[in-house]
Amino acid sequence: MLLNPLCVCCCFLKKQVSSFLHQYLCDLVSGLSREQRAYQYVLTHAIPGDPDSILDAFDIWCSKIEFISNIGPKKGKILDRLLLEHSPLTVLELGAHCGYSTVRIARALPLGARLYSIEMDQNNAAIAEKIIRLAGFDDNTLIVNPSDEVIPKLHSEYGLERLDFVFMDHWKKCYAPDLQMLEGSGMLCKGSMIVADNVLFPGAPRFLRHVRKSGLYDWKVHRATLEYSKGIRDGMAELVYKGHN
Ligand SMILES: C[S@@+](CC[C@H](N)C(=O)[O-])C[C@H]1O[C@@H](n2cnc3c(N)ncnc32)[C@H](O)[C@@H]1O
Ligand SMILES: [Mg+2]
Repeated sequence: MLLNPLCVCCCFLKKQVSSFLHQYLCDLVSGLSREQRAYQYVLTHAIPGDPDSILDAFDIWCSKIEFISNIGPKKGKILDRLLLEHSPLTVLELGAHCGYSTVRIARALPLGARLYSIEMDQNNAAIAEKIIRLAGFDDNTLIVNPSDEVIPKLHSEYGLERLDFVFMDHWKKCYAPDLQMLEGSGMLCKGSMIVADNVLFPGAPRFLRHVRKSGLYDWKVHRATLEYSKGIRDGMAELVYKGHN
């Protein structure tokens, strides 16, 4: 059952406070970060070279033990379907965190496709790198820098001519400026797909306003619930660029 928004926000804040306290104590006792604890679990429960078992191990840990903001299995299935339908050859991921969505994307790509993942946090990127290698996808490119520094260099430094698919799941305030930067880069082509997670919760209103007003996209929002939660409404935006490149 879906609850009223105020009630959901109060419950969420209460959970956040207790989860921060819980996390602080866990960090103190284990001497590991939340991401390192999840990695330890995945490393000891998943089969190396088997992306499905790596995603399953993450999902068990994050739903039963400790929350991590992976896209999760439900919205992940929508992402899988869009990737399979679209068969992109060049993919950009903004926000890799522990590498869960990176593995999910890499698993769905056709032979010869290239995935560029951007993650600005060095500690998260170190975990993501190990997870990507564990899954056997170490030929993909993980770039450790903020998106607004990397996007302008994708062509000059990484030789990217066009982007068939972009997955946005970094800080929500970066969605609108980064999308506009991608539009200006000339790398989006007619038919390029952009999928943006969490556009309803925590929400990306500036991004949605730009998408709606620019007229550059055919778009819709896939209704869902927040990853690893039951009652919090969320949504993932699917955009198809209508430009003329
Ligand atoms: C919600 S997590 C990503 C979850 C991941 N996509 C998944 O589903 O497994 C957001 C990540 O984006 C990173 N991030 C936030 N803003 C960024 C930016 N401007 N450039 C690069 N990384 C960013 C954060 O450090 C964090 O690791
Ligand atoms: Mg997300």
